[in-house]
Amino acid sequence: MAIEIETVAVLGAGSMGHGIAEVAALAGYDVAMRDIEQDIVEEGYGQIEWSLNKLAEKGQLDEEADSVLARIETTTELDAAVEDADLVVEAAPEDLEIKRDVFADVDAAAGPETILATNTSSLRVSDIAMATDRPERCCGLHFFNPPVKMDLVEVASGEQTRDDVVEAAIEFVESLDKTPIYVRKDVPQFVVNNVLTPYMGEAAWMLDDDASEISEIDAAMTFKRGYPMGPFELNDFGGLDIFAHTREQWGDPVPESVSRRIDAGELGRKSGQGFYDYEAGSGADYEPTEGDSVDTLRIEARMVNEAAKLVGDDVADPEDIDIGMRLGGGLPEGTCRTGDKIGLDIVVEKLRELHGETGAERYEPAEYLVELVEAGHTGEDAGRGFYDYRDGGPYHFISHELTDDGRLNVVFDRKERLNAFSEDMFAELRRVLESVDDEDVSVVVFEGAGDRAFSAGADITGFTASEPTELMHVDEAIQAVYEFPRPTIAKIDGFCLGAGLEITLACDLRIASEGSSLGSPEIDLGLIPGGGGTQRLVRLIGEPRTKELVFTGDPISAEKAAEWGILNRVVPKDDFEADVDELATNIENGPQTALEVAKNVINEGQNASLDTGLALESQGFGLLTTTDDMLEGVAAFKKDREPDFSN
Ligand SMILES: C/C=C/C(=O)SCCNC(=O)CCNC(=O)[C@H](O)C(C)(C)COP(=O)(O)OP(=O)(O)OC[C@H]1O[C@@H](n2cnc3c(N)ncnc32)[C@H](O)[C@@H]1OP(=O)(O)O
Repeated sequence: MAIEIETVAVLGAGSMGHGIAEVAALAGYDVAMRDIEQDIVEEGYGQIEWSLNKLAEKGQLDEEADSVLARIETTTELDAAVEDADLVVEAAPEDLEIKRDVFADVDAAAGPETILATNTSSLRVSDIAMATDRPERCCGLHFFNPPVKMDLVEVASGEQTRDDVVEAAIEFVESLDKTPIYVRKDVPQFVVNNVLTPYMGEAAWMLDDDASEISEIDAAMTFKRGYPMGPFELNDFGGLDIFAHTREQWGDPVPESVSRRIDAGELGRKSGQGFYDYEAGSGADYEPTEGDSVDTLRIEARMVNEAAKLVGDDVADPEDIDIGMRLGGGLPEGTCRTGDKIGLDIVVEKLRELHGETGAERYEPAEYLVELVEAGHTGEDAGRGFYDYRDGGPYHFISHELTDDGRLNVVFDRKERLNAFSEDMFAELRRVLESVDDEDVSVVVFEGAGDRAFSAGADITGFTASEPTELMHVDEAIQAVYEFPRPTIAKIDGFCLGAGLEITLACDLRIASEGSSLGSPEIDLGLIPGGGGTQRLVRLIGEPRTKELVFTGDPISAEKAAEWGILNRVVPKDDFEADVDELATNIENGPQTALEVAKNVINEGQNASLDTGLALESQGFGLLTTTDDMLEGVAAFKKDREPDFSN
């Protein structure tokens, strides 16, 4: 029988502990939050209250903040916290002895069925679980900071963790509306931190070697390679002492550029000085052009190597690693995918070159990486790498499903960036539309994952890293939407901006939920719409309104967009799903040939003179009078029944 989790205890009311308690209470669990001192507990509870009020202000709470708070009980008594808990999540300080003590105490106080999870980010689950008599009921549940905002949780098995415990932990994470990735084997630092450590580490080794300057490396990694923060900026953010402590704990050398700063008390942001000066100086400050001469491959080769070790050692799948790096590390794409794009042969060559020069263990290519290269699986260009591209490759950012009724549901799923479109995502959109047999499709519904955005546009962080010609491909994907022969519906819930708006303009019908906003903010980036926005808007709503939207970049409410004629209608949130479903069902049940001809004649006619448009229409009309659908429509009319166009 599956393990049921209904009550949760969180041990620790610090930033991770109170955050985990908050997300569990938000998901409806009764939560006991415990810390050793009353004032720490109160401070944590106050933080939860503050955070819930913020969520309420932004309209992101489905209930009153007070009802969520009412599900959280606070205590300093361990026994009281855990005695009725189905799951205990330990969020004590990152110290093996402390965590082992906590686990031993919980083991004695909790019921025999209770699952014990550790929120460690750098220790082995088994080393903590061994302090209990129930290592098979212990696992890792690694939330990211802050839990209320970060979507990822790493679910990690210890050496003895039972499968049903892992399943229950994964289900629990999903019930929090978070994304779990499964770390099958008990490795310190799990997936994300393992792959992210060389990002900061290798940058520091480069500094030690005088290969490049701090700001040059940070500029290259952010502006050329699209990472959200430069490696030194990130190290300053997390704390140099934390970075060094984790490395020393596992016997890994610490770059001199890091240890020297720690010795001088320069620990990063928290001490006011790290790689950058946050007190007298302006903090992490670098310009796009600074990074032109940096060897970014050196850093990425090491990250890809770490990812390959995890895959080769069967710790995690490339898919899970890539989801982890996106959601937990904030990377624009997963590291396995990056490796496949760079070319794994190039990665191995780089690692061998560095290993030859330094003899350092960290550059030894992972066995799995060498095996892939020797098998000729060198990445996307070769058709296989971490992923198999022979049938087009996996979808990372777009999911799609074709129902038996012929409804193609296409979901833009990059919630961590409000479904903003990267180059890969545009390519996936095109691939979905080109790969389905349009004969099997009656209607397409496009929507964004989550309830915050249809799409916030093209991924701005990719702009400085892309060639102008690559950015021009945006239009090809949007044109594929426009040219898809079957009726298309844009289901807009939340932000619909830039390329997001342009995709909807390429659709036939647009329905938005109340509270959604639409706009073309490109002008604020020194750009203009590049996916048909100016041209489709001007044809749809005329010159003055188009110019207002494009010149100001200011978004407009869904209500105003409907009034201006951009939307078919705006629907209250509660009726939104049903309304779109009704429209899609109506089209699904319609005469497919007539719908196709209607779409074609309307679209083509708009770009032609009235005479040509009328000719197109009359040709279409004539053609349709020969179809079975017309016979069925007329027969149904005569018999006063609903037509059935399903044959
Ligand atoms: C040819 C086509 C060209 C284009 O489409 S150009 C792009 C046009 N679009 C825009 O300019 C919109 C940019 N986004 C925004 O202005 C804001 O977002 C919003 C007003 C939509 C929402 O603001 P808030 O509610 O405060 O959310 P948040 O923290 O800004 O966004 C959540 C995460 O999503 C990332 N993100 C949002 N839009 C984009 C984007 N277009 N490109 C890349 N990332 C984006 C953010 O950075 C952040 O990420 P983190 O949590 O890591 O800080």
